Amino acid sequence: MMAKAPIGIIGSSGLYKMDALQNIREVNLQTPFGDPSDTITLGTLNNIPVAFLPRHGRNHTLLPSELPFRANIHAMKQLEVEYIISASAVGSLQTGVKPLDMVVPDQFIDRTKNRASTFFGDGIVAHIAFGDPICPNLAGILADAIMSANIPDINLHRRGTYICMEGPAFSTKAESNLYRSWDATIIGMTNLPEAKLAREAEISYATLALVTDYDCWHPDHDSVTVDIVLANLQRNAVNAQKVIQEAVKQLDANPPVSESHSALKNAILTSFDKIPTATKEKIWLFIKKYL
Ligand SMILES: CSC[C@H]1O[C@H](OP(=O)(O)O)[C@H](O)[C@@H]1O
Ligand SMILES: Nc1ncnc2[nH]cnc12
Repeated sequence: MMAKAPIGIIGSSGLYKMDALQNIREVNLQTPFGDPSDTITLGTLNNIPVAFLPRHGRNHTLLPSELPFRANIHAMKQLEVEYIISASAVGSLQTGVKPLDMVVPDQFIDRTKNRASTFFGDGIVAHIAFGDPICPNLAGILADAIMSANIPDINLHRRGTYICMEGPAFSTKAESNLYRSWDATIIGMTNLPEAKLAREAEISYATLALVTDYDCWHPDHDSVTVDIVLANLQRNAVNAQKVIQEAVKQLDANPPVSESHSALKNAILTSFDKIPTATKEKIWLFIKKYL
């Protein structure tokens, strides 16, 4: 019998493992969408079962455009994950959002071009609601966890718009200034497809965004480089793990109701007798409760 974990954690650039995990077991899951980014580590944080997956692989071998988002979310669903806490390194697009600040975004703007970001197709059509792409209840827990994690001088931003760009090159100054003119808050390359797929999988999803740089727009700061991102992420990694542990405690004590948990209820257009058998089998995990 496979061990289950209702809480999944997806690790960012620079956060490839959770130091406090105990009772560790690695699971190598296969999915109809290929292999996940890495083996998933099952373990406990303060005796609460969780599943941890480093998004880019533990040795950071996957580009944002190469990330197997569908396999990662399918694997989390196999483990019966109901909540995903996603950690992410991000650049700041606002003067008031500084490196080492933490942001819990509530919106996304899609600037990706090359991502598989649906489980549907091949004979089944579904359109999930995505007006509020982040689960507000899980986001609230994450923001409260930042405040109760006892981190000195932490700056928390309880909302913000995350631009998800394709990469892997960072933005041009013209692009960065365009996103600023849209009033966007932070920029990264990974979270939007993940959030969409989590919603299709009826998993509640929220992001702990760790600000590492000012992208390339700020006249008084160097333009973003990998060195800057990783150095600041390293300075923040212990705090990020404290926040995640705190959020896991709060989540376990009081698991919130989430609209994400019934996202497919009115989303599927195709009648079940018209869905090709191979397609049904491929996404069985997601649709079985509606048959
Ligand atoms: C290492 S800088 C760019 C890289 O970092 C962010 O990754 P993640 O969201 O997994 O922390 C950004 O999205 C890029 O993938
Ligand atoms: N400035 C930036 N642009 C895109 N992704 C990032 N991840 C961290 N900083 C970033």
